[in-house]
Amino acid sequence: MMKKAVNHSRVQVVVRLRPVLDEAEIDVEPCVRELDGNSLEIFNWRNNKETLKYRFDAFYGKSSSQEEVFESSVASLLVHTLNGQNASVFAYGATGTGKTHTMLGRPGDIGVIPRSVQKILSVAKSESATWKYSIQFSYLEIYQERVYDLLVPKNHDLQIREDRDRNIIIPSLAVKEITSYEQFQKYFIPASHNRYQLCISHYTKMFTLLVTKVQQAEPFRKLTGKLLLIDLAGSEDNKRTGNQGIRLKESGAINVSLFVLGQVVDALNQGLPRIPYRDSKLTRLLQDSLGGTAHACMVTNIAPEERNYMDTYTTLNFAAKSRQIVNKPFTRESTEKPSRVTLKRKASDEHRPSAPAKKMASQESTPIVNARVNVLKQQVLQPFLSPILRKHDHFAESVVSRLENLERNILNHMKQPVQPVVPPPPPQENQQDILKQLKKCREQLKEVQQQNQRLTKEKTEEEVLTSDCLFQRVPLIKKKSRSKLGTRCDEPSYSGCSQKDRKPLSAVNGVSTDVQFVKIIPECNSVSKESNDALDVSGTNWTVKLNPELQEKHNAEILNVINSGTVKQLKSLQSIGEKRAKLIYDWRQLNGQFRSIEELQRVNGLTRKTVESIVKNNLLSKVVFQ
Ligand SMILES: Nc1ncnc2c1ncn2[C@@H]1O[C@H](COP(=O)(O)OP(=O)(O)OP(=O)(O)O)[C@@H](O)[C@H]1O
Repeated sequence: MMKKAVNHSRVQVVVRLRPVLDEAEIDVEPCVRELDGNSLEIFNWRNNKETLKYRFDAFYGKSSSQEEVFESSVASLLVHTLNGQNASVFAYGATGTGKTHTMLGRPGDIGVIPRSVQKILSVAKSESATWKYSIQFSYLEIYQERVYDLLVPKNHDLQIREDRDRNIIIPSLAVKEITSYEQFQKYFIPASHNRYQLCISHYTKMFTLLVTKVQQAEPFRKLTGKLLLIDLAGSEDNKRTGNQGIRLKESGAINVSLFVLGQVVDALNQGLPRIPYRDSKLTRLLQDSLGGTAHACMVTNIAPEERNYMDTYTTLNFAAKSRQIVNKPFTRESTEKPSRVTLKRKASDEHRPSAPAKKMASQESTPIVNARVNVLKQQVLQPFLSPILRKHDHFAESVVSRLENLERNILNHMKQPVQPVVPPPPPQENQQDILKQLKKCREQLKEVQQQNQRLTKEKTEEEVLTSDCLFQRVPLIKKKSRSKLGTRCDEPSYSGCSQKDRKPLSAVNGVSTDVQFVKIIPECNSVSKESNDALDVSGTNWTVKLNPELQEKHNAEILNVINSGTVKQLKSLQSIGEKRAKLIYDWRQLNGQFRSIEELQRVNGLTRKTVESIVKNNLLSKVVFQ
């Protein structure tokens, strides 16, 4: 999908004055006076000798017709929708000022919504030779910050989302495809009567028309435009109307969304970085229309009666500031070559037999065989992806070509002669020898394992296990790992001693003089007294001891790292993290070298316990050999 930016477009604001409805009031002077086709004035409530003048993109007086409003202010927006851009018209105003009349109208005097549908359907019809149209609509209501589907009343509280292209969408909203005005009426009229609110004036209704058109010849342009037609809920002055209970709650919710709408308009006018679209469902849905990607027109409805003066005054002020909003529309355009799919389908319908099918037909000629050949022809030659393509006429071009390639490859593959399945050759003599040897080896291994098990049983509590590789190279390099229980533990690994060099403990038979794992005997046993200084390998009852010479060498190397290592090198020691490494490094800079490991306690921030754990975890214990 290609997006072509078009010129910035300011929100058009027009005002429509409702006629006086009550005959008794006809002779009473209205609070609004028409000046010309764009301007009006109301008296100034602060000073009744003055008037307040307003100028808009158009002003429709009390005798203006539905047709006039539509043709002068809405029809031009439909052109954008037909050209792959978004457009929106929304009616704003206090309760009873004529918003629904403007948007919906009444039989014989239809409003913006039915007129727009009529217009788009008639353009689609007149262009049908060159463009293939798809026209769909959805219809929803926002009541008390919930979105209801008017086409499928059981769809309650729908979620609003934003797609990859930052379009505001409602994924589960029902959509109806229409090809005629009669069809539109069939769905739309009952939907207009679906209401969720107690008071009919306290809801916002949004009608969306999605127009997709695909050119029927080169370059097969595809344009997708959207038209939003919105009848906003009316604002009410609760003090004036004396609303209570649920009515008060309803009008409160309406006022919240209208209040946020005001904030959105203010934020846009001030060029603020954050526009509070998300603060209400209404502003979220209007995001396209205000400061977004749509050409927009706001029809501001006002009433002439003096008792409506305050509403008229606030509505006109809101309308005046909305005029400053600028949108950035763009054209949604791609290319779709429906003829490629159609041509493909036509070609496939010819069912030309393939070479294998022809061969089969020539070799076998009975009626049964002929029938089989026909089935094969259909199975092999008919592009089996076509039904999918048939279902989705609006695939993007790239998807179509990828599917076609895939289809071609599969067909080629199917046309290749089938290779006979060759059974594996019987095992050769030398292979049988190898199998015998393998069996023998397994038996030997089993014997060794059994012997080991017996030995393990016989060993006393001071059983000795050795490794000829472990701990031969120092210093230790830390390696973080996770224990089975999910807690993090530090596991020593050894530089230069690769995993393959190390042997599993169970496989070790010889006894090393360098290191021993010693099982700890509780309390009275002398080994257990030393346990604090040794590494508890299993975490339960095994500990490790090094030979004194190696231990001394190891201690010296660790002390060397502590005295001359960088912060990074210090961090490579067990139990020394970034913070401790820096503490040690800084202390060394001030006080010189450590004479012994124990001197680490002098570092501010390293407690005796910490130093003990450093000593223990870096195998810095004095070794007591048995
Ligand atoms: N321009 C007009 N010409 C003739 N009648 C009108 C006009 N505008 C509004 N009316 C009539 O005024 C009455 C109130 O209008 P409407 O219901 O459209 O107001 P509204 O702003 O939608 O109110 P609410 O917010 O309560 O839904 C209706 O009876 C409608 O037919």
